Amino acid sequence: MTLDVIHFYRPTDPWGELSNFAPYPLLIDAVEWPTSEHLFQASKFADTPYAEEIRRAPNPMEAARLGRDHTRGMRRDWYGVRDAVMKKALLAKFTQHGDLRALLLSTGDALLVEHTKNDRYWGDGGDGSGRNRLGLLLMEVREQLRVAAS
Ligand SMILES: Nc1nc(O)c(N)c(N[C@@H]2O[C@H](COP(=O)(O)O)[C@@H](O)[C@H]2O)n1
Repeated sequence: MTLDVIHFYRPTDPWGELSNFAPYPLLIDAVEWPTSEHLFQASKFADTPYAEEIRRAPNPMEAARLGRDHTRGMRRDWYGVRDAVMKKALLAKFTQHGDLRALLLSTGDALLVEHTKNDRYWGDGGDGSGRNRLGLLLMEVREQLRVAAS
């Protein structure tokens, strides 16, 4: 038996909807976030004016640039909570958009991989040596959606 593998990275490429940079807004506690990337990056600076600045960033790339400025007083427990924050953002994204939920479920049991040499934690590092945490969390969300639909 072969395992299907789905690579994704750029929002405009096939399966790009799986990227946090894909343009799907989220509503959290009556506040709108333009993309899951905006929400994820702002969560590093939760409840600060800088988080709001990130929420208002004109695009996800700019949100990521702002969020990666570690001179801005990122929350101290960030590396302990970032996976949980990412999972929450993904759950919001894939439950608030029915078309995305269907897309994720349509991947079946395929291995989902954020394929990029730019990221060895969330992605596969380009050569499979990365941890692919984003792909693994997407598969967890897929399983939760599957159970909820059954
Ligand atoms: N488009 C893009 N460019 C990069 O350089 C990246 N590392 C990623 N990966 C995404 O970046 C987010 C996490 O960023 P942090 O490095 O933790 O601030 C996350 O959405 C990854 O999927 N994407």
